[in-house]
Amino acid sequence: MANTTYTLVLLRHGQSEWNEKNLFTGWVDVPLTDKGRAEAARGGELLKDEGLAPDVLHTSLLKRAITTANLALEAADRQWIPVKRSWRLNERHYGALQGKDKAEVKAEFGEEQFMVWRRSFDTPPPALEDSSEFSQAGEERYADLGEQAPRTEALKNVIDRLLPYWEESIVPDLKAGKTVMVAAHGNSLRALVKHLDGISDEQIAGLNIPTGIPLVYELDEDFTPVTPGGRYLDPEAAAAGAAAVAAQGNAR
Ligand SMILES: O=C(O)[C@@H](CO)OP(=O)(O)O
Repeated sequence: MANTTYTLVLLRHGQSEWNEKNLFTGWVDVPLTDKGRAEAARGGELLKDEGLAPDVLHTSLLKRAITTANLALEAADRQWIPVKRSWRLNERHYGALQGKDKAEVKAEFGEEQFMVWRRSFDTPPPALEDSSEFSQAGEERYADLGEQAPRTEALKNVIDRLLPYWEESIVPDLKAGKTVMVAAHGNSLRALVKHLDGISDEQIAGLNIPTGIPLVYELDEDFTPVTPGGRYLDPEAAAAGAAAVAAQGNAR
């Protein structure tokens, strides 16, 4: 593409055990299902078929993103590339909703409150108690964060903690001419896409990211997407996957 200066590949992890069970997950470190592992490998095949070879990988600290990246890079024969990991790419901390069934929360609190908690820009769910079995407070991997570690987040908070990492770690790799792969999560990638595409606080509510399908952004020298919204390597599967995410919480 004529104006392309930088190439960025975004990959949401494949289906996790709690995606399958329809539970709010956030910072709980759940593994992939077999389906999720297959999605991840296929994501790598799609990259390979497209001739896209990541030079550097950025992931969250959560195993569903880490494993997805490993499987995708294995399929793309790029396992050797350097890796950087940061809590700033973690999923949104889902507060007191972590571990709860989405359909049950919707039934108990109603559709409107459910959607505010899931997709409003700046209203977080209630904070998660440190004593909860689903709390990450005190975990070794977040030791550097100390008391700054979140107990709940809205999308706005995710953007605030993600953008410094984007500017300080990812942008320099892009400027160095590297094809950058970011393996992360539904809401941390929504935060990044909102920033890249300049999506409004209202419009972002309707945007969902499917599991396991590479989303490629060609960016110009100002980091503006050459194609707004980027390009999924399997657009049909991506549309179906995004619709399935939007429908989570509906009776099955
Ligand atoms: O539970 C979560 O952590 C996220 C992603 O799976 O869910 P949602 O799409 O409802 O924000």
